[in-house]
Amino acid sequence: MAFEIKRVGIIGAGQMGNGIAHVCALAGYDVVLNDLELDRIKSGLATINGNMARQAAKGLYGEDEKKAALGRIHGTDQTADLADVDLVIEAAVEKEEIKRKIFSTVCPFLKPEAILATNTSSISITRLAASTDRPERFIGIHFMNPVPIMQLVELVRGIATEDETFELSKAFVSRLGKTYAVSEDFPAFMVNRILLPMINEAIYTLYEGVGSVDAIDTAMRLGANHPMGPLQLADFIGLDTCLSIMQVLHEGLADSKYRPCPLLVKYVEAGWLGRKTQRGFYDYRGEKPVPTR
Ligand SMILES: CC(=O)CC(=O)SCCNC(=O)CCNC(=O)[C@H](O)C(C)(C)COP(=O)(O)OP(=O)(O)OC[C@H]1O[C@@H](n2cnc3c(N)ncnc32)[C@H](O)[C@@H]1OP(=O)(O)O
Ligand SMILES: NC(=O)C1=CN([C@@H]2O[C@H](COP(=O)(O)OP(=O)(O)OC[C@H]3O[C@@H](n4cnc5c(N)ncnc54)[C@H](OP(=O)(O)O)[C@@H]3O)[C@@H](O)[C@H]2O)C=CC1
Repeated sequence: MAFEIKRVGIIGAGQMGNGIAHVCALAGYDVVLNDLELDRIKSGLATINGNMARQAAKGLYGEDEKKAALGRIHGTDQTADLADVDLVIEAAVEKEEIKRKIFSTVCPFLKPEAILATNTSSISITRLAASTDRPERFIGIHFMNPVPIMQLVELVRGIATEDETFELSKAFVSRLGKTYAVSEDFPAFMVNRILLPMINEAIYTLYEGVGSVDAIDTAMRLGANHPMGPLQLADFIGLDTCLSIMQVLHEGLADSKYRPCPLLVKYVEAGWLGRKTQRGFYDYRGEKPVPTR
């Protein structure tokens, strides 16, 4: 019988992992949501619950559908619970050594035919695939943030990704109601190759004193009709993730135009990672966000 994806495992219950779990469960997949800490899983499940409640209140679906979807998500801190999934999507932090470590831990538990995907924002799919026991069943499935809202998913094949993996991934993305765009395996793929240098330039604009946080974001929201200003978006993505993507672009393309702005490095060194740590270019600890510069 042809291989079919029915159960999906997700590694990392952060903002991307919980968003991916959300859309998979609504599309009828059984979901195993894995993270290192049970507290992380609890908070991921609480976010899904809140986001689904908002969507249900808007009439996108009924209470029964919401309840059924939530019931399809099983949170666990045990890697062994991924043993019977057909597709694993890794959505842990954007650090190559951490992703490699996760793959070496998880692969021995997986069925030989299971597909292994990464939600990496920037790292070479071919290189990550080569660190696993299944480069032909490895692929980049790159969701956009916030996952329940954003329409696009980038699909990225590594050099060894076989056609069946690619076709099953396309069908999976379509069943989620999303649209895929196929990217070659180059640093940061398409969306982030274009978006992150723009965000980095906004940070340079701040660093050089051309404008304040508020002025830069207002300029791009009202002057270019972006839904969020670039500094607001950087905080939303996570400044650690933004810096990692710029580093991959800088090293991978060896062009100084991708040099991460020193101010971005400083914020990350301070542990000011944006919304997820309550402080970045804005301070989120009060009633409304206040610029930090
Ligand atoms: C880094 C990478 O590797 C790749 C990336 O993802 S790059 C980032 C790509 N994402 C973007 O560029 C997002 C840009 N921002 C936006 O599109 C919009 O600001 C936004 C959709 C996030 C919010 O829209 P908004 O109009 O400002 O706010 P709001 O009215 O509160 O929200 C719109 C909808 O999004 C939902 N929403 C907002 N944030 C959400 C979240 N984190 N999770 C789930 N749903 C969310 C709201 O519930 C609302 O839903 P309805 O339309 O059903 O009412
Ligand atoms: N943020 C964005 O806009 C987008 C991000 N991505 C990509 O998605 C991935 C996740 O990003 P995002 O969700 O924002 O990051 P978050 O920091 O929100 O979440 C990452 C999660 O992974 C967990 N984690 C870390 N190490 C492990 C491990 N060994 N095993 C299991 N879980 C682990 C973290 O736990 P802890 O905090 O305890 O370390 C955390 O819960 C990254 O590769 C990123 O580049 C892709 C598209 C958009």
